[in-house]
Parts: sequence; C-alpha cells; structure tokens
Amino acid sequence: MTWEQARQTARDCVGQPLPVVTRSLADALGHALAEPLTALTDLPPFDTSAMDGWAVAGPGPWQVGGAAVLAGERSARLSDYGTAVPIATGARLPTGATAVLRREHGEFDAEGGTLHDRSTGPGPVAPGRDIRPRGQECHAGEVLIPAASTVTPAVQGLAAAAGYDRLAVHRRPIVELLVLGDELLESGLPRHGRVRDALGPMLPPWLRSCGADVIGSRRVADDLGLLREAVHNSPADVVVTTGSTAAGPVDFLHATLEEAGARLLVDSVAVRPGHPMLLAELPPTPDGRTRRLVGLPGNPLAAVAGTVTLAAPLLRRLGGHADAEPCRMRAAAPLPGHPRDTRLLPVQCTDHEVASLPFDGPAMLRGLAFADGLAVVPPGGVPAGATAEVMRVPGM
Ligand SMILES: Nc1nc2c(c(=O)[nH]1)N[C@H]1C(S)=C(S)[C@@H](COP(=O)(O)OP(=O)(O)OC[C@H]3O[C@@H](n4cnc5c(N)ncnc54)[C@H](O)[C@@H]3O)O[C@H]1N2
Ligand code: MOO
Repeated sequence: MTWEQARQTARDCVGQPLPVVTRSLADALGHALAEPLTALTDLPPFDTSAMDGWAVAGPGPWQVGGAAVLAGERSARLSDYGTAVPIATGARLPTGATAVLRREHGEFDAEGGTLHDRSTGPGPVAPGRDIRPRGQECHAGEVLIPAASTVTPAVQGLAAAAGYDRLAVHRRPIVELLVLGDELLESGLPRHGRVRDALGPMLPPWLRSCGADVIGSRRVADDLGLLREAVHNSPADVVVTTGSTAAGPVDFLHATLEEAGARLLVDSVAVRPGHPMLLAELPPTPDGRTRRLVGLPGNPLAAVAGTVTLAAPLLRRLGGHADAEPCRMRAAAPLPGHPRDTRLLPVQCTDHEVASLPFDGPAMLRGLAFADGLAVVPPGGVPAGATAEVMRVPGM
C-alpha cells in the first residue's frame, strides 16, 4: 500500500464522527464543533466607549456634568449638544453622545466646568471617534466559526463573548496506549542490554493534540496471552500499540489480531521509516461500538511516522475535526528519497523553505527534536527548489 493510500484508508474507515455531546466552554477545549458557532448577540452588544475620557455631544467646548459613566452600568443620557460626561473604556455610550474625547486630548477647566478639545494629531474630535459601534465585530446570527473547527483557547474566548455557556461538540475518541517490549526501562540509564521507553512519554501529548482523550498508557509484556487480554479488555475506541509489528520471535501483534478476528485495513506501508505500521478494525463491542487498533512500529521515529500517517487522520475524523490543510514548502537543498518508498523526513522550516536535519535514522529522535515538521518525500527524492508537502508534527 502506498503512503497516500494508507493515510486515506485511515480517514475513510470512519463513516461518521463520534456522537455529539454538549460541554461547558472549559471542557470543550480540543473538541471539534458539531455545528457552526453562530453569534447569539451583536458584538459589541451596544455602542461602547473605546477610551477613558469624556462622552461628548456635538463639537466642543462642552459643559461637563453628572457622574462618570462606568463599564457595566446600564445606560446614561447626554441631554443637550455641547455637554459631556466622564466615561470609562468599555462603558455603554450615553444616548445623545456623538464621540469620545480621550482623557489626554481634553483640557478640563474645573472652575467653569468646561472641557476643551486639545486633540493635535488627529484634529478636533469628529463624530464617531473612539466609539466601538454596536455590531462592529458581528451581528447576531452571523456564523463566526464553521462546524468541524477545533475549539482552541481563542474559540473559547470568542464563544464566551458571543454569549455561549456550552458548546455542541463531538465526543473525543478514547485512546489507550499499550507499550510493548520487555527490553524497555521506565527510569534510569540504559543497562544490561535494555533501553529506555521513549514512546510512553512522547506519544500521549501528540495523541491528545490529534483530539484523543488518552485514558492511559501502560506497558504490556511480550506475551501473547497478556497482549490478547489487554486488547480485548481495553475500553478505548482506538487502541494504540507500539512495537511488535514486525516478525521477530516475540512480536505477537499479528497473532493477537488474527485470534481476535480483527480485520486488517492497513498491514505495512511503502514508507520509510515506519513500513510495518498497521491499522485494524477490532470486532464490535457487545453494545455495537466499533473499535480500532493502530500498531506503531517500535523504532521511535518509525512510531512517529505511524502516528502522523494512521493515528492522526483516524483520530481527527473520529473526533469530527476538519482535515488539516496540506502545506507545501520549497526545499532549500535536495531532500533525499528512497528508491521506491515515500520517506518522511524531519525538517526545519525557515521563510517558506525546508531543510532536512541530521540524525534522522528510524531509531533516532535527535533530528526530530529540532524539527518543525515531517516532509513527505516521494520516491526518488525532491530536488532543490522544488516543493514538498510538510506535515506539522502534532503538538510542535
Ligand atoms: N527481518 C526484518 N526485521 C525487521 C524489519 C524487517 O522488515 N525485516 N523491519 C524493521 C523495521 S523497519 C522496524 S520499524 C522494526 C519494527 O519492529 P517492531 O514494531 O516489531 O518493534 P520491536 O521489534 O519491538 O522494536 C524495534 C526496535 O525499537 C525499539 N523500541 C521498541 N519500543 C520502544 C520504545 N517504546 N522506546 C524506545 N525504543 C523502542 C526496540 O528496542 C527495538 O530496538 O523492525 C525491524 N526489523
Ligand atoms: O520502519 Mo523501520 O522504521 O524503517 O525502522
């Protein structure tokens, strides 16, 4: 299977995104909007002073009277032309006011109660100056953000400003990470032929940034029975495993999937690194829920390749997120390719150009740690000056 076919299969195996739920604004972070975010009010909701100063009616000088109008007060009124009242930024503009004179542009004669316009740069205060008119940003009913957009902190803020307490979003796919390999250590220095687990710390934040609700990450010993049990009992929508994809003496993933009656949708991909990556549909749960398994190869950079190729598109589709916009960038120097397979190469991006990084072997993370993304290098490579697709590594 080509790399493009594998990525498309991971998307297409999802018929419908997960069901719609409502969440408080705080809890909606990272979910995909199930419907467009439509303004429930005009913004600003009323004519508002943009500056601290005076609300003025007509041209100056003005007679100042009345208590300062503060933000949060209901309303005030300027009865006549030639009058003014002190006002705070964010306060509702009094009816009858035609402009706001900034504090630093006015000279107030306390004795006579008279205010003079001393504006220099912009000239005398003109009607509308320093007023944020009602509806300047949006009108009630206007679509602010399309459905399938991710709820970011900015979307949370905008939704609050536009009057929302809760949002309709898609449920996030539940993911459990199973890290396989008896040779792995969870602390200390590599020793006695054993190495540190690099994927347990690295993958959960990436999977979360693809929209997953990662409920756990645990080690499973290289044992067919234990792996079978872990996969069978996992409550996850998507089980993500690392290691055991190849045909080594203790690689039990294929046997486990076969025993479980799983359907292999992707079983090895023409990509370097990461070619043994796989995607399987597990038999449905008793309540009819579809479960899937993404098998990431054990070599750390190969696992990252599997994450961006299979896990990210699958999780984004399940969570109802729009597909990421492809981004193409110019190669500053040739990007070396594989003769037959696609290569995913850690690259640094500068001014719309990408450059490959050293230490890009399948078992290495040193290049990736400096990377802005992974360039998709077609068979044969990319000559200098030509463009290549660059996938942002999630979370980078
Ligand atoms: N005869 C062949 N052998 C291998 C092939 C092949 O085509 N023919 N493919 C190689 C490629 S490519 C990869 S990638 C690996 C995939 O192997 P597995 O998915 O079965 O992974 P393991 O054998 O368990 O581990 C491979 C390697 O990665 C290290 N590892 C595993 N998990 C972790 C982790 N969490 N953190 C850090 N390092 C990890 C493990 O110690 C091994 O060194 O197979 C090749 N072999
Ligand atoms: O998939 Mo392997 O990555 O070439 O190490």
